[in-house]
Amino acid sequence: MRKNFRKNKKQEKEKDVIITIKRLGINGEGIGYYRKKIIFIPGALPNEVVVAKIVKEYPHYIQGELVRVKEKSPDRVDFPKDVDPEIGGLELAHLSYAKQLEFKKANVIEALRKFHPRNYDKYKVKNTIPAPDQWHYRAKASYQIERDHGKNKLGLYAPNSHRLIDLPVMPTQSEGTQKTERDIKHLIEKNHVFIADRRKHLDGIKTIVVRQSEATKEIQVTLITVGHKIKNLMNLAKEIMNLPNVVSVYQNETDWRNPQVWGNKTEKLLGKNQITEVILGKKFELSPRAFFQLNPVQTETLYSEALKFLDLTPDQTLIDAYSGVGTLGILAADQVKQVVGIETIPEAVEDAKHNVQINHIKNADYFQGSVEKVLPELQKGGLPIDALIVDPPRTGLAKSLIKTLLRVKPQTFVYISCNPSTLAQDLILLTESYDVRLIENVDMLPQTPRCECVVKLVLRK
Ligand SMILES: C[S@@+](CC[C@H](N)C(=O)[O-])C[C@H]1O[C@@H](n2cnc3c(N)ncnc32)[C@H](O)[C@@H]1O
Repeated sequence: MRKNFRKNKKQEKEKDVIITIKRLGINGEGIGYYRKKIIFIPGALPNEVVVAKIVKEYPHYIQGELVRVKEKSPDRVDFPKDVDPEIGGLELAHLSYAKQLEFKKANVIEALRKFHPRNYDKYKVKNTIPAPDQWHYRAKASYQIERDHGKNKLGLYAPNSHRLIDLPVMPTQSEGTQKTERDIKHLIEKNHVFIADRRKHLDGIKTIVVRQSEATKEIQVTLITVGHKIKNLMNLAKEIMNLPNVVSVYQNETDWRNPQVWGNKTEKLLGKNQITEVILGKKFELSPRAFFQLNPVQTETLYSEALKFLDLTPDQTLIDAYSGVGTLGILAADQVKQVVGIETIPEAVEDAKHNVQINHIKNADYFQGSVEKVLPELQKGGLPIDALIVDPPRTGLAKSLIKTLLRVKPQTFVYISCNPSTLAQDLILLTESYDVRLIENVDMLPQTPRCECVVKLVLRK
């Protein structure tokens, strides 16, 4: 529930309006109509009648805020206790889990309807596979730190605001990562380590990233700093190493001009180079900057589905495009003749090469660079591209890559997407040569509107 939901009737203002909610939007917000304009009301559910405040009116829509629910949906569940109602990542926590799964499937269908790739209304979209753990599944926490009125705050910003929620109770975050963040805050204070301050141009710590392996419980800590030489940082790192399960502490350096969380320079301060995760019996060593799914338990289901969809044969060369630390290719290596992975982040490519070795795989190689550049080069060099799995970031595939794929026409093609909207747009082009055989949704992030789809594409004869 949002902050103003707690208001009582007397406090309702003239600007408050009564809205019947028709459906959920792609970000999980309730959608209704007010004076023929669409109104978005986060926290409201379909078929509810709600009192909402008009926050801002735009030319084509209105942003509303939930004041109270007049007629409640039977699908409404209690928002978790003691959790800041404005925290991000819990956009659907007031909706029953069964309905969250239905919403995620409907979200994919809605994106297909909106962009209507060829024959979209005939695609088979299977029911969303539920996550075994709907709480405490996030194995990585990335908390910002700032100094506010003489006190340190470490936590998450409320979405679209500058309000940092200090040590938030985050019910989807794993206990281990939350506790480590709390302990580090205490150690920063004990060691008098500076906190970065943009207004005062002060160097110091800006972000603390804690990642834990589900299989080995090992914890990797990265202190993202503005500036390099931070007084007492090494003392802090030594004390962090004594916290339960912590096996390494890294420093990543950024500056105020960089809008991203991570800077380009990463240096190990103490401990092991990587932490080890285990997925479907294979080991994966992870460097701080390498991508890894946030929900390691459900990752096994996602990858198993992707491998089923691939249905590989021993004579094939599999391209693992957007390969991260080499997960999908390594899991598929014993089913094919050869695996070739492509990934932009150099540390992730190093991890992938190392992971090939520790899993005793002889037929996989990983290349650093963008898929759109490296794939056509490899093809020109004579690499057969008969099987392909793509797992791009939310932005989807580059148009130039789609052009290459339509020319090369891999026989076996699976697309893993974390964004139905870019998936549907990419399918407009890909269905010039491919049919969509099956779409499966796997719920990786319960309580959020996010979903992960596996799509099987079949080359049209
Ligand atoms: C969604 S992750 C998938 C990683 C991996 N398949 C996995 O399951 O762990 C996307 C990966 O693509 C990488 N990436 C982003 N843009 C890329 C590009 N243009 N070419 C190659 N890799 C890219 C990112 O660094 C990230 O590791």
